[in-house]
Amino acid sequence: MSTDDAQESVKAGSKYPDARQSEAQILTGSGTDTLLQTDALLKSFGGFHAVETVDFAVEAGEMHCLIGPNGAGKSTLMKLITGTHDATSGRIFYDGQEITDLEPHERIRRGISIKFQVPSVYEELSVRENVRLPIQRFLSGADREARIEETLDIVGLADRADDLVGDLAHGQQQQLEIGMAASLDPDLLLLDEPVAGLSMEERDEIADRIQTLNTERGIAFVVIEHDTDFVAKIADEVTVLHQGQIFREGPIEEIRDDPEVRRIYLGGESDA
Ligand SMILES: Nc1ncnc2c1ncn2[C@@H]1O[C@H](COP(=O)(O)OP(=O)(O)OP(=O)(O)O)[C@@H](O)[C@H]1O
Repeated sequence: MSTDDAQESVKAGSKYPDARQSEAQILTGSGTDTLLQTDALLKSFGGFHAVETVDFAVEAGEMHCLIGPNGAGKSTLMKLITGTHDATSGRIFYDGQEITDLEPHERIRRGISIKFQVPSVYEELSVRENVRLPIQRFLSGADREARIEETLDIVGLADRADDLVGDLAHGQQQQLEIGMAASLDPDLLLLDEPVAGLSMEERDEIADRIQTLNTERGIAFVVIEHDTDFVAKIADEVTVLHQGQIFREGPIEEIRDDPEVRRIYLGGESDA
């Protein structure tokens, strides 16, 4: 977007800040607590709108869950936020700056981290070697080795550091991936179905891990999840996507009892 376009959008009364306003807010400390904001975000594949004019906001330190039926556009929205997908149109603001055109690695350096649904660890490498990879790539400074050991502690895998990742249980692998994403010191961590295929006990452990990272480090989370019990455990705020658009937003207690949500998301009869 050109400076002229940005000025036009401010003149037109856009509710989202342009980069200069937000920078001023940051410098004076008078900004809002909005960490992430998308403005009319749209992603088309061919003529099909997977994400359509979505205004999605996450506050600093918030635990935000993204739910919706299969194909609702949840993963696509996440990939737009991380820069894995380019937006067809619309804008994305993060920490007061527009990031719509930034490359994924630049967004990571700004503080956006992700754990994808598909495993992104190397099974033939050790736990410690896996932890080292993102830290070496994205962090500089003498404390990198200390950060590796700290991450191993955080994920409760210090005693398995030299074991191959392929020998870990599925739940431990998920913990490891969350820890690796958190090791980059993000302000926002995106998790795509972190408890899929896990036992109840493993789900509880992941919920505890996420909550600890949230309360002790102030990391905001956006978590895609189908299990509404898990969502109820961790979420401050829930957004329901349906056919690429925001269908409902609110606390899980309201969302869960909403008959329209049950109809589209749960097939009408399911016991949420
Ligand atoms: N690269 C792509 N090319 C074409 N269509 C795509 C692509 N990625 C996603 N889609 C389509 O966009 C829609 C949204 O997909 P997306 O994966 O974002 O949904 P989702 O809500 O994450 O679903 P699920 O819960 O099943 O993972 C789907 O209809 C999907 O087929």
